[in-house]
Amino acid sequence: METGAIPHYQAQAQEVTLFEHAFRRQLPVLLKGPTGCGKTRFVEHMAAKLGRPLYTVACHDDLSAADLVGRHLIGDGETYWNDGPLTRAVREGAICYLDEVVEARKDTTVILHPLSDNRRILPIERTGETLHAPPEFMLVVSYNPGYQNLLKGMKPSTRQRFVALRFDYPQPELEARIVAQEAGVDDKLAAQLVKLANALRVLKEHDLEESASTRLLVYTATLMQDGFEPQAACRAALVEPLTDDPETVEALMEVVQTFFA
Ligand SMILES: Nc1ncnc2c1ncn2[C@@H]1O[C@H](COP(=O)(O)OP(=O)(O)OP(=O)(O)O)[C@@H](O)[C@H]1O
Repeated sequence: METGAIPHYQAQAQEVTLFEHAFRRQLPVLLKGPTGCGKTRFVEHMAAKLGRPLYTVACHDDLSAADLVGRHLIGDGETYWNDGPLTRAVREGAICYLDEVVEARKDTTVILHPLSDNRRILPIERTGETLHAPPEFMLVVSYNPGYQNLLKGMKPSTRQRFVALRFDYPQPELEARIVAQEAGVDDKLAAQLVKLANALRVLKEHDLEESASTRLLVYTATLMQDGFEPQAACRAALVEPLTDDPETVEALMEVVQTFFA
């Protein structure tokens, strides 16, 4: 759970207003977009702005309904019930953010459906309890519609329960502002890094699974701010994280050299 100051977030379009309306109207929200484009930061910003606690769950292929709802545990020779993050969020009227929801096991759908349509209920089978979500509870899920998720996808019956917002890497000017602010570098350097990222993003189709994210640009700028030579910073924070193939690394470094000689 995170509370406190409002984390910095630069809006790309109408997402802040849309999210606020969804919250007030008790509609769940789905965020789609590539890795490191600002989805998590956006949710953290919105939770703080709306004054709600935030429970974030990074979904993985072993994550089950019980991991979200809760389970009986044994302690001091007795069994006791322990709420999972989703149940806690419903009880407290918090925002629950399920990151990469398509990774989770299929049994999670059964609990997400009645919670994300107008019933807004969370049946806890193991205890026989049925929780009615208070108006302040909000379910937010995200996934990366990259090609590795095409097969897994999201069932239409799940998808059609959400207001959906599409994210992408921000427009160059905005992305430069984000990099400058997040890493504390000057505007000129930030703009040059964004140009480089966009040159690398064009190459994405070749053999890269994902392109250079805003997150990696912030990392690269941070290393430069700490005094690393531009090429060393780009290699460590922008190129090596993209691929394990040494030849591709060198090909990408050639692009880097045209921007940072
Ligand atoms: N619009 C933005 N405003 C401020 N910072 C941003 C923005 N977009 C990206 N960032 C920066 O990029 C970093 C990565 O963003 P974030 O963690 O939100 O990505 P994500 O889309 O949730 O990625 P993943 O899907 O991999 O979890 C943030 O920590 C922040 O530094």
